[in-house]
Amino acid sequence: MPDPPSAPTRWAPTSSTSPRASPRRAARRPTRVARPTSPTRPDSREVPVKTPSSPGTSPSEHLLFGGPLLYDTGWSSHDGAFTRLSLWSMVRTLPPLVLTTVRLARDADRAALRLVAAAEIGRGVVQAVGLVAVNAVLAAVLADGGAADRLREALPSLVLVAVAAVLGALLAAASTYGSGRLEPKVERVATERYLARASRVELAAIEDDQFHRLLDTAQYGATAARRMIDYCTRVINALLSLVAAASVLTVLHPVLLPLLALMTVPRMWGTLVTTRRRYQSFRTWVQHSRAGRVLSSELTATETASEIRVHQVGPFLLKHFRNMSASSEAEQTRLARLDARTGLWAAAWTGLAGAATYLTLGALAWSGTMAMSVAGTAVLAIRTGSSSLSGMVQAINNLYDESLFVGDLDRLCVQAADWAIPTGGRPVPPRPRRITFERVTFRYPGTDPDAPPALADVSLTIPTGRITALVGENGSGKSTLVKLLAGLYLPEGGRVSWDGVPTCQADRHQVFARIAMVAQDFNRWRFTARVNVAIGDPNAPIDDDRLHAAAQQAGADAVIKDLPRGWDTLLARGYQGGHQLSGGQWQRLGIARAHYRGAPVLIVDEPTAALDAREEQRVFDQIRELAEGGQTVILITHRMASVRHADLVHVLDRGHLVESGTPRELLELPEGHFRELYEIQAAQFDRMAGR
Ligand SMILES: Nc1ncnc2c1ncn2[C@@H]1O[C@H](COP(=O)(O)OP(=O)(O)OP(=O)(O)O)[C@@H](O)[C@H]1O
Repeated sequence: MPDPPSAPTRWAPTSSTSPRASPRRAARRPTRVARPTSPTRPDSREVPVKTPSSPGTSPSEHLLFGGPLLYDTGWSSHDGAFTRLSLWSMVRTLPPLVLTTVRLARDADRAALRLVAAAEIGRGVVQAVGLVAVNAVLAAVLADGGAADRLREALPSLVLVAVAAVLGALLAAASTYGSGRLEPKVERVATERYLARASRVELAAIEDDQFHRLLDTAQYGATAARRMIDYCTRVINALLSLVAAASVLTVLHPVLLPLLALMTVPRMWGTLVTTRRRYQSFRTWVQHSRAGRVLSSELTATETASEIRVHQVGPFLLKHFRNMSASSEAEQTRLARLDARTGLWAAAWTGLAGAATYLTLGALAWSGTMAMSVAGTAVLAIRTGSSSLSGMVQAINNLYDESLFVGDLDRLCVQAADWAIPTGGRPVPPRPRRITFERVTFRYPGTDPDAPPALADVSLTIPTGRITALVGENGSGKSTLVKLLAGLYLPEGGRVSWDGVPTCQADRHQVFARIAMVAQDFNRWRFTARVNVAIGDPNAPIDDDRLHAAAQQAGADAVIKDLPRGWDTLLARGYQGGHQLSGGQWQRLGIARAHYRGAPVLIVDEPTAALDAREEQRVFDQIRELAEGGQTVILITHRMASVRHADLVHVLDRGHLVESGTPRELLELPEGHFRELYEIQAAQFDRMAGR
């Protein structure tokens, strides 16, 4: 199996909060509750250390990666499955594998499937007929009598051999055409199944480690399905060819079938052992080459370029690259030696079996027990049969390997249906008047049930037509609150309601439709500028007037004007005509996307983090205008200066709502959390100004 592209690595969050004093809920505005105790940090000694385990892992790999560089992804769970496949399990797994492939092919293109099946069956029959005809030709040629008579006798069979050869070639061409037509369709059908299911599941499913691993491995299911068609065709072809050879041999002489087995079994064993060894060699080698690739990509990446030069990291990494290559080369040499030895053994066994077979055939022909023509045909049939069997062993191995990924795709489809965001539910008003949180508690799926929740007993209201700011230190729960508000998660306790409709009962697709989001890490689509903005409302036809208005509102019109192809500029590096925007320019485009969506609730997470001071002021003026026009704005920010634009501020601390009020009210709270955060930032400005 080829080394799949590296899947995104997942970060496993560690819980770091300590049990806190029991919180008081915000009852009146402005309110404040006791400050929680400071969180504890995980002890660095708790970090698991990888121990050296893999043969050939160089000291450089131990130093740089803490051991062999093994993937920790869903698909890597199939590593080595191939090596566990015995001869018997191979026979047992064949029928279900063929059935799975046929099912995939039937869903994609029934006509092409019928064509391939008919062509392959036809090839088997033609092969059997060909062998019988060859036997008849040999019998006629080796019979007593004059040369002209024997040739005349052999002529009809010769014609039959020629017709069988032509028919065989035509059928092979038909099968190639059919499977060539089938393969891309199977891949497309499987990819669509994967993408459609994956994009409809709850966010909680994406966060679920088990499901995420399945999602990760099932992505290879589509290409595996495509390859299964090819391998399955090869298996069926080899099987039919073997059946044809075996049937003809049985009819010719009863002793020929055991001879076929004698000749083919060592060869089959040899193929299995050598293929397995090659596969294991690949697996051993791949981690070294992977480690080498990581080093070379680090050395040439744009992000690392400055540090590599200034800190002179190049020679350090190159030295380790050389060390790693040396250990990899030594490993390759060792495997090559083993491969050669196994190959020799396999060839010796096959040779011995072949010699025994041909000696037996010769003895039978010599003693007159078997006609010379039958012996000649048997040689031909045995050669065809044994080479078919070798090909079949390899194809079954590959088929089995691919089927594991197709199996994952099937499992994903079943599990994705369970995790799918339900359709239907109570309608949500097109322009909701208020969103309320009533004693909402939420813990991320898969987190320790004894750890403090991400949100604990939070009650608050977000009024429409106002700017509501969410403030708090890192990890205090601001983003979590917004995800619950948006219906991306459902609360564990309490309820989140849109005009009295709880999100757990609401038609959540309607909730999504009411929201436009400019997240801090909003997606930078590798598409044109036009699509990057219009994707805010992906199901409506792209409207240029709307685009221009959205760009103008977000201050993105100047960005678009400066692009080499305007709206049609591709915003992706590394492609012809592709253009790279700065962080601030992207942010304007992100804001334009949210404007284009035109939803009544706008959620903005640090909307001005990458903007210059002038642009920041402009964006806040815009946001104010939007709120005055009736739009609800929810603002997440760490910049206390930005909070002054808000009508209402909710302050979170380690999942608890600790203060609520207008910015002015909160600043007046002595020893308030908000006031403390504000004063820390104000002091920095004072120091800068020398006050
Ligand atoms: N997907 C997740 N799975 C598990 N825990 C999470 C997840 N996302 C956040 N958390 C945890 O939930 C808590 C609240 O995180 P959240 O992202 O809501 O904080 P925040 O206030 O938005 O932080 P920041 O200011 O850094 O963006 C944190 O303890 C965080 O570690």
